[in-house]
Amino acid sequence: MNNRVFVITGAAGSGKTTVRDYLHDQYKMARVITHTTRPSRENERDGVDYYFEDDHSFFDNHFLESVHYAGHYYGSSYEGLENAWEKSPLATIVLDTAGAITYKEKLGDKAIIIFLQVGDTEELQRRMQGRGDNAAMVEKRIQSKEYHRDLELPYELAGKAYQVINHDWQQTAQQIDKIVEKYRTETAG
Ligand SMILES: Nc1ncnc2c1ncn2[C@@H]1O[C@H](COP(=O)(O)OP(=O)(O)OP(=O)(O)O)[C@@H](O)[C@H]1O
Ligand SMILES: Nc1nc2c(ncn2[C@@H]2O[C@H](COP(=O)(O)O)[C@@H](O)[C@H]2O)c(=O)[nH]1
Repeated sequence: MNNRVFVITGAAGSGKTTVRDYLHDQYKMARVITHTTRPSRENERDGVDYYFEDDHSFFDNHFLESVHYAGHYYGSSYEGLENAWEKSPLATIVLDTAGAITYKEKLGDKAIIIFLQVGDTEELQRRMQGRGDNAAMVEKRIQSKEYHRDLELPYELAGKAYQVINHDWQQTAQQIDKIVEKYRTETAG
């Protein structure tokens, strides 16, 4: 089976989770659930949005890659990816850019990288606040070096990622549809 994983990456608030959920709803792509030590947000559920861990349990997992992002650990396991591929040959995962680089290095053509950009950092903050993040959390996030790093496509992914500007959602969805269509045809064939 020609398994692929769509890796959605970009800065906090750029729309990664929105695109991941679109791929799930529109194309029935299985979502790879990742692990984190960050506290859950109001509407998040354990085992659905993340596997929420503490600083000990986090390290019991068998990670394909893991990072420290804005004061918390995040990691994606080999088992999580295999579980997703058992459900559908096209899967999707949300990662920071460091994770996306590792995925590309380890999985090669099986990892399709989509880098989202918004450009206007004030708009990014508005979107985070609009999502319900409290002001202190948004402030901590935008002070982190990881947030600033993820505003631009890293050189390691130059020429290896699709870049999508996520201003108008309808246009974003159309661009995503075009990208997915290439791989759906291939998987069906
Ligand atoms: N094109 C768009 N126009 C306006 N709002 C958008 C657009 N795309 C996503 N949003 C909204 O922006 C907010 C942030 O999006 P989302 O949670 O998908 O970002 P994210 O990249 O996953 O963030 P984080 O990395 O912080 O979890 C959400 O409320 C989402 O509904
Ligand atoms: N490298 C990894 N990055 C991950 C993983 N799970 C999530 N993320 C990314 O972390 C930041 C912060 O996420 P948030 O939910 O706290 O806003 C964001 O860029 C996610 O894409 C992972 O397993 N590995």
